[in-house]
Amino acid sequence: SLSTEFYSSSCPKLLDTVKCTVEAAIKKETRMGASLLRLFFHDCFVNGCDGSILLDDTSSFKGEKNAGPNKNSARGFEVIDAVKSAVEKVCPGVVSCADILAIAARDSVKILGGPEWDVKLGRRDARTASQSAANNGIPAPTSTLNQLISKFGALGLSTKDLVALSGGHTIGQARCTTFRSHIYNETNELVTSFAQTRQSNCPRASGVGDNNLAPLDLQTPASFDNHYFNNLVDRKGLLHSDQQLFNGGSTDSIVRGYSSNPSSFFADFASAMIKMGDISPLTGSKGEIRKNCRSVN
Ligand code: HEM
Ligand SMILES: [Ca+2]
Ligand SMILES: [Ca+2]
Repeated sequence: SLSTEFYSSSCPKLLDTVKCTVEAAIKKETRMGASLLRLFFHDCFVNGCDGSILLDDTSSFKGEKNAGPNKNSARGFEVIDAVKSAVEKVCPGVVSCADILAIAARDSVKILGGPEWDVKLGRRDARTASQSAANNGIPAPTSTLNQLISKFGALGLSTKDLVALSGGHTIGQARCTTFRSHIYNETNELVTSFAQTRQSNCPRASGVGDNNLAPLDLQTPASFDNHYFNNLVDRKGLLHSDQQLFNGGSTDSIVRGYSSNPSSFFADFASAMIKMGDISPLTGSKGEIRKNCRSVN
């Protein structure tokens, strides 16, 4: 099983090396912290946290990068490459890409002001990836609350984990195409002024402005805080799936709790990230330690 000490003798400089490269990337572009956090989520939800999302397509298999939830959307692969080369310089052939992603996600949250946790390590890298598993496993922004609960439940994550982890939307951006129908057709769930603000940069007609960006947290998209939950209580959730967490259902009370008590959100987010990081890792002699995160050895 995974352990926080996994590389302490085989690569004592690992954590400092990763942090240094992630810090530089976030300094260059704040949004990168959000993108790295999301990459880890999209890895863990497809055959576990095994670095599968990092593999480029080849002639013999279709990887996950072009699955619906990732295409024109998942970003940060160059940063993971940069971290991997820095790590290979200090301890060649020792550290998996899956673990690098877990550390990069943890560091991103911390650098942007969120909670800290000791990251468990010892994952190995998959030798394959699955486009169809990515399409089926990663929840869509059109999901209902029940669909979200069951997608998380299928991976051993509770309803509370679902709400806490959705708090990842306290940072980062979404494209118009992912929230258009919510801001035009579900205005009954939203405060009018918010729907209007978002409509102003996301035209109603599909195909127009599809890639225009809006912040997932309208207040502090570059800080990891609990404002995402305040927004939901104020009926200013950007995605349909966000507002589903506070729309008269069973999760309203959890959202209210996190909106009034930031430290309970931080504590629950940290434990849910550790739980998500534990989803079916490859350990022992399974998988491999990739030399290049984009391809199998
Ligand atoms: C609950 C189900 C979830 C759904 C339906 C969902 C959906 C989405 C969508 C549609 C986007 C915008 C993508 C784009 O327009 O390109 C997004 C962005 C993002 N998601 Fe989620 N997400 C969910 C859960 C999570 C979780 C669990 C995390 C992390 C713990 C997370 C972290 C992020 C981050 C940080 C961004 C912004 C990325 C960036 O700016 O590059 N999401 N999500
Ligand atoms: Ca995976
Ligand atoms: Ca925020």
